[in-house]
Amino acid sequence: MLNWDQEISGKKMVVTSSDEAAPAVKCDRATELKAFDETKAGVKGLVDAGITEIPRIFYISISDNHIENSSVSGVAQLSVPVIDLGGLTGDSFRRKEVVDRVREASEKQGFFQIVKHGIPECVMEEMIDGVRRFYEQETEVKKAFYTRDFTKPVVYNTNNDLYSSPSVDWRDTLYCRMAPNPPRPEDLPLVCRDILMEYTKQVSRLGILLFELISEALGLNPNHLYEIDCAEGLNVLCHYYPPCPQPELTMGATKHTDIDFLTVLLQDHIGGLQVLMDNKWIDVSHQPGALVLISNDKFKSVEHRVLASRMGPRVSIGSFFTTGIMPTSKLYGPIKELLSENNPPKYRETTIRDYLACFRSKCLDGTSALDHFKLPKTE
Ligand SMILES: O=C(O)CCC(=O)C(=O)O
Ligand SMILES: [Fe+2]
Repeated sequence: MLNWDQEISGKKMVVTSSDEAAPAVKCDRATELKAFDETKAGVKGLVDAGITEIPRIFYISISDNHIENSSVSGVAQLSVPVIDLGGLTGDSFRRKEVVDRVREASEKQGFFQIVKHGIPECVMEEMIDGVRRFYEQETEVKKAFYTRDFTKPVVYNTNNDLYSSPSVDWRDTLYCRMAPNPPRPEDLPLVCRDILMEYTKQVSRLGILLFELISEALGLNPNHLYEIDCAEGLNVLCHYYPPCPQPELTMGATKHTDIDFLTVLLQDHIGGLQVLMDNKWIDVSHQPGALVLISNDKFKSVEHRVLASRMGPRVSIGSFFTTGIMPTSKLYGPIKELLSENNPPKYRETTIRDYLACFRSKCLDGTSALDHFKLPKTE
């Protein structure tokens, strides 16, 4: 294995001569990526090794996220909506009020935070602590989970698109496929096993409630999205963003839209998550809850990103409701009940598998996979 300090941190370069006056210095990127992967220690391993300059594989390109930093955040009237889900049962007036707010936020921003959602504070805190415990245990123990084989129910690695994306994100992730076929408890990391199972139970219940509210907000029967199996699959992604010595050169997570039916995001207090609203990056303060939904452009799938920071580590847990790579042939597309002569379908139908395959092959630069499913406009 290569020694990281000698070979990776910017020193192992291939110098190519050129006709121009200055020789072009080209980094042997493929070698660097492989060596980084083979450490099986992720971004946290670099920080533990005490690096003060980040390797070049993490540099974002000029055309990427940071150019948009000129328009960053803080604009009061563009803050992310916060919806209180308290008092919903048995009060139809209150429920309508909440459904209206969900509709408005999903149409305008494609993103909202939720409070009084029923997941106890202590469960959320323990979940964040459990994830931190996973990353902060001995590298040798973590290595047992390190793989890029996503047929496994539990996968730990860094940057699932490491070899194909233009720049590496400053983040490591533990992926747990919790539904519909949950892993055996002994397959989950011991240090966070119990809380992962408890959090999964709670977030699944919340997901079902959110699908009900979203169905109602779309003018559908409350069980509609549940009945077409939107809540069937659940992937819990536990992210760890170590403190970064040069945060201006890289990203915690490059801008993207999520590719599932709905994401519920739990983040700690560190900050860094931003959503794109009216062409401005808006900070999402520390509160749980984030939403993405495909609905023929009625509801938005918002672009978001995470900045790298000198502070940290930052921990976040994304619960992705999706059937993912499951071999199901079920087709998803614009909801038929919402279509009419005046609202014809804008997208063609697809299986979630094909949608993901398209995303992986074409959209690693942050562009939307949805664009590849657009139907030609009919006049
Ligand atoms: O860590 C975060 O706050 C966001 C994570 C995210 O966007 C994702 O997992 O898709
Ligand atoms: Fe995301």
